[in-house]
Amino acid sequence: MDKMIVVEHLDKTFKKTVKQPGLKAGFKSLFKPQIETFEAVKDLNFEIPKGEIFGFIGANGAGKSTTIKMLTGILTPTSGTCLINGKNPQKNRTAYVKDIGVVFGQRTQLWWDLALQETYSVLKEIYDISDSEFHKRMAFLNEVLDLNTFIKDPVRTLSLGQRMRADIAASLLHNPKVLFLDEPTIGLDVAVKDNIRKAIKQINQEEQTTILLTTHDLNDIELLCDRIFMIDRGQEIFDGSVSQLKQRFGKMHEVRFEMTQQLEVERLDYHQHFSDLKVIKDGLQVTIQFDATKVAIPDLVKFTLSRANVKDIAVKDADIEEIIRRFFRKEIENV
Ligand SMILES: Nc1ncnc2c1ncn2[C@@H]1O[C@H](COP(=O)(O)OP(=O)(O)OP(=O)(O)O)[C@@H](O)[C@H]1O
Repeated sequence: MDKMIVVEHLDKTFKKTVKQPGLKAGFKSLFKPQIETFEAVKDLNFEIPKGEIFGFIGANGAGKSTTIKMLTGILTPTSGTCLINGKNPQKNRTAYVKDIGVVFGQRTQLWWDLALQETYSVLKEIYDISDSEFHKRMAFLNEVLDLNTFIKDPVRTLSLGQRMRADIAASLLHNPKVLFLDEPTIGLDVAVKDNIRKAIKQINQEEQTTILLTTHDLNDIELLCDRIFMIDRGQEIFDGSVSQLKQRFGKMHEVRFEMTQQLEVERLDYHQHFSDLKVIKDGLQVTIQFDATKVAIPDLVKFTLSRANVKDIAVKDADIEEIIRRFFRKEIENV
């Protein structure tokens, strides 16, 4: 196995000044500040083989950005090491940046007032790409990301979806071995998300680019990631395949029925007809939590409608934030 990223015992501690309430205490802390340490990343260990799409998942504040900043050389770890393509991001900075591409979904690395084409010409010089390599590369990126229709437009006039395609192309211009994608589909509509995902998949397959992807979108994870690594409060809580994760969060699906009469609620016996589900009855409401790989939603709905007068039905999809929360509350066992 060709290891592209190796992370060992990675830690990051931030120092924070604690502000004391009150004028006197505030004045005192000006001269004698009270410093607290905060562990944003705690003893992370993982290896990513060449060509893998690695889903790096966690709730807000879990420590994803801090980890990515250490992997891309922006932050220095408090302790532990990371090696990307055998290089230390903090030590071999100049050589290292040629190996990586970075896209932050919330920010752009493009120049706002330049036409997109000119941005690429500037990047060509920065990365010292030869003319022939540049033309070959642009042809490939044009084909995969469909840039032609807007490549002459200033970046500020691009739609969010066009801007994201343009940013991904910019990060790949120098043909990096590793691509860091931080929320690449955030804020995009369904059709555009789909195009971006197809492009990411194609680039990964054709060029064997190793991709570290952070996202809160469950579809990104399902459609793109070979493997999921989940963290919470800076620590690993899950490392496994998408299907392993699905087995876990499958139980997270929830259907809620509201009946018209209490008697109907009491009469409903789901356990006689279905196995592996949790039924919570509360007044006129019946909430069923189940594993969608074992129980079909239409069967549950049919069963209920044939036995009771249903006033309302709500189906709740599992979302990643909820899975992570349940993981942490130990409602789901670790794999
Ligand atoms: N420079 C800093 N100084 C102090 N604390 C910081 C600093 N950077 C991050 N933190 C804290 O570290 C924790 C992890 O933050 P981080 O940005 O890595 O989370 P995240 O998983 O990327 O979250 P999100 O999904 O919201 O982007 C948070 O509690 C944050 O407040």
